[in-house]
Amino acid sequence: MVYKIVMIRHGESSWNKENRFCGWFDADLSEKGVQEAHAAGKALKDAGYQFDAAHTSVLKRAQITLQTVLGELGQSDIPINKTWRLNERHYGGLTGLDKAETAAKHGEAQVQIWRRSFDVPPPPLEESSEFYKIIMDDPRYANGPTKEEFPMFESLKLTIERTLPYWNDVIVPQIKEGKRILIAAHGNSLRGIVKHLDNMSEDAIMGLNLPTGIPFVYELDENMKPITSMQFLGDEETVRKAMEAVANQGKAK
Ligand SMILES: O=C(O)[C@@H](CO)OP(=O)(O)O
Repeated sequence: MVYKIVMIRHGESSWNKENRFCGWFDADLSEKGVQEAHAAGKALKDAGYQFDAAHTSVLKRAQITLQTVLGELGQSDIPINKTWRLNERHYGGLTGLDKAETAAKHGEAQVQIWRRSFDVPPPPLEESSEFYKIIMDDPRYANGPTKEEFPMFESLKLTIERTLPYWNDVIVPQIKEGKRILIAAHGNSLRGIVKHLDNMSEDAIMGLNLPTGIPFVYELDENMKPITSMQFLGDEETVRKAMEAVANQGKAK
């Protein structure tokens, strides 16, 4: 039995466009991001994809991407589950900062560590930050995470630790039931799932930058081991350039 699952990082957000660390801040899609989501939906439609259920984060850039894709597929009515466990990694005290300015101030190497190292977290979100209350008091978190689980920062390792239980306990059983699943989430929550599926080393995952708004497909065997990994629905050159653009966001201008 071969199972197929499709994942997509949200289209470009307004804060991707402004090159700001976003994390749990609820940025909108930019105009380009909306276009990317439509194009992703069309590409999935042209390739004949249909889904039985979808999973997304509690952040609107992922949800709007998902709704746009499903709209293109004529499948707006399928069950959608929203969970904080698929949120972007929490960028702590970096939330809201300009990535290039941060690189100019702390050095590109430090920014690369904060953005892509496996287990070095960013500094914590301080109570004095203008984003502290916006995130902490957001009613969408009333049902979770618990007070103890609520992060003040997350490394990729910590992100994986809260994303994988959802993958294992909710998504995998649905895949095994034969449901065709679409996940619309974020650069780093999806990097966590990819690292797990492909059993990537901590070094290898550092080099992976997921492009915005380009769906990718995994084919999995009955043990959830990849038969084919990360097949993008886009031409190679476009995907390569989009990945490179994400990597370059951490460079000083
Ligand atoms: O700002 C963020 O939340 C993420 C994704 O947009 O950025 P990065 O690629 O730097 O991890």
